[in-house]
Amino acid sequence: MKFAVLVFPGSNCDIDMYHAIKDELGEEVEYVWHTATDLSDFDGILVPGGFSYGDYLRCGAMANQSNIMAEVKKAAEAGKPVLGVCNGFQILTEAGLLPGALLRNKNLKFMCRTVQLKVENNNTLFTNQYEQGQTINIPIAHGEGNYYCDEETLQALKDNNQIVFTYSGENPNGSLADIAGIINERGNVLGMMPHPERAVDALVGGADGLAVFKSIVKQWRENHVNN
Ligand SMILES: NC(=O)CC[C@H](N)C(=O)O
Repeated sequence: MKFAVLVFPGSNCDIDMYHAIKDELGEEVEYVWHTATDLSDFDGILVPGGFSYGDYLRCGAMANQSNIMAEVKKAAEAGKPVLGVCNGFQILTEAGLLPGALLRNKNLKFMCRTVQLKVENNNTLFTNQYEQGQTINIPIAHGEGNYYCDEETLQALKDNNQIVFTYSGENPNGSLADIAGIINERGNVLGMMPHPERAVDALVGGADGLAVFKSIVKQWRENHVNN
């Protein structure tokens, strides 16, 4: 399976994402600069965290104007897996690929620590390697992680099982319904504020994030038995 890791000016989790795929899973992966205009060669798209364009205007707002985003939309429409983490999640909401928005954390502070998440839906291509209801430890590092959407959207997210991860115990940023990660209705675009790519090796504090990447590859292999 071949992954693209998008890189914007100010991305800072692209290397961790690349490491997770290349060194932990042994799959193919390439960095793709934001000016690129073709993602057709890739099977999965990873939109990493960071401070694209210095978070000016709103986190992710300017990255969404990049050339590459038209290609990300095409990939999503083609049913390819698209994962946005942290700034990547913010970019995917700006692009309209996921509903809602990420507001400033309720305490108005940048928060950087490991939190507990609950796997609310393990029946997705991003979470099939977790148990339903499993509690996992994943780092957060954000200033605008406070998920918000209108009531109608929240109801739709609940009705369609689109809430994939919630904060368990403590809600660090004020997110509506403790939401930490959501998926689109079709099930191929996931956005999450916590960083699974920073939790792929017990040597650096835990490997609970690895299953996100393993899930994507497992599902893809099942759908492409000859690859
Ligand atoms: N680690 C990140 O991706 C941070 C995202 C964004 N810059 C924020 O502070 O909310």
